[in-house]
Amino acid sequence: MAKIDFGGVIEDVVTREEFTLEKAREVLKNETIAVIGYGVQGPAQALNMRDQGFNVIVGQSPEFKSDWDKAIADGFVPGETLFPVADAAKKGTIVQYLVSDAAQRILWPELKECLNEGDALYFSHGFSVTYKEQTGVIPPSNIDVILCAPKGSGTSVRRNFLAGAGINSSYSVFQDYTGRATERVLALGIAIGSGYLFPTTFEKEVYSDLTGERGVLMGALAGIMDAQYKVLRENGHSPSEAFNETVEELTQSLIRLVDEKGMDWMYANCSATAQRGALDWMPRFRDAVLPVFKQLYENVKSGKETQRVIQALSQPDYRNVLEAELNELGNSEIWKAGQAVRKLRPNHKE
Ligand SMILES: NC(=O)C1=CN([C@@H]2O[C@H](COP(=O)(O)OP(=O)(O)OC[C@H]3O[C@@H](n4cnc5c(N)ncnc54)[C@H](O)[C@@H]3O)[C@@H](O)[C@H]2O)C=CC1
Ligand SMILES: CC(=O)[C@](C)(O)C(=O)O
Ligand SMILES: [Mg+2]
Ligand SMILES: [Mg+2]
Repeated sequence: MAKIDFGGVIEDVVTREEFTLEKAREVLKNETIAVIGYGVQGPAQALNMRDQGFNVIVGQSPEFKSDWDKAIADGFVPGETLFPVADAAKKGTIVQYLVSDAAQRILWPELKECLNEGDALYFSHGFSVTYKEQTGVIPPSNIDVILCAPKGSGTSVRRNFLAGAGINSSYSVFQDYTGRATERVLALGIAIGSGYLFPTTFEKEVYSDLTGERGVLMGALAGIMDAQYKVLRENGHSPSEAFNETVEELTQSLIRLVDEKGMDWMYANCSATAQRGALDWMPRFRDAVLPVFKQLYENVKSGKETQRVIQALSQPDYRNVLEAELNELGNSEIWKAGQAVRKLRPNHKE
């Protein structure tokens, strides 16, 4: 493993140079990889693996018609490479469990009967295994249990792959029955198109992932945008002005500079006026939200967050509830204003 210095802390990382695609093909040459669930991660991982010459089949409940049809549109053939969940899981020597986390709990009694000695059960999230008291997902002892979690949306897993780039993933071995669990998970990580792979545990993966998506990546991001937009609007600024100063300038300019060379680089490319103010206000924002992040991590660790997910997602009308909530967000003034702002971009495609 390569030793890499992350800001003064040395960590192990597996790179594509070290664990090559050829090696991955060799490790997985006799495996049938059954991707169970054709939602967001399922298609991305299945297609990347298929494109790279791995033996992939898909397992999907036909009742989820749009996902079943999507698999067919992507070239999977019913009865040949596309099957109902149990049939695919029985055929697979590696079973990638990529239905939603809540569905993993529901399908588990059926799925576990399909696992044969020496199979590998693969997750892209530490959820089901870590919170086993809530999910009941306790794998049998005669299989490998592994994790490879791309650190991005399945949409980016596929797009980055097609663009010739990768997305980084974390990986872990929870149970090594065959003695091949590590090489299997690394080979799968490369097969799904990861740029590099860094080791974690199931528990660390799920704690950090749930914190990240509820925090900076999604929840906090939308929350602080909303707060700033509201204050600008209350002070008489127009929707376009408020949106531009809250979202558009970030996504079109400043976050790209952060992506390119870091926060100091973005600051360095802004005015001296902006730099002074941002440096002064940064600790105030940090200190204001620190208790919220601490509470968030506590809730994740104690199982409150996963309990909430399982409870909410098991309601029969949950899809409608979610759709209504997303519609409300999309139809709020800030994101309506965003739609109009995006239309003005010269390369507008929406
Ligand atoms: N969405 C993403 O980009 C990411 C997802 N993950 C993880 O990957 C795994 C899969 O997540 P997603 O792709 O988001 O899943 P998803 O929420 O899109 O669900 C996948 C598919 O599972 C099937 N399904 C759902 N409920 C079912 C049920 N009761 N019976 C039978 N089939 C059912 C549906 O066809 C659904 O489209 C999860 O563990 C998730 O945490 C990890 C990183 C990112
Ligand atoms: C895209 C990702 O990694 C998330 C945000 O954690 C998720 O979709 O669960
Ligand atoms: Mg994630
Ligand atoms: Mg997540």
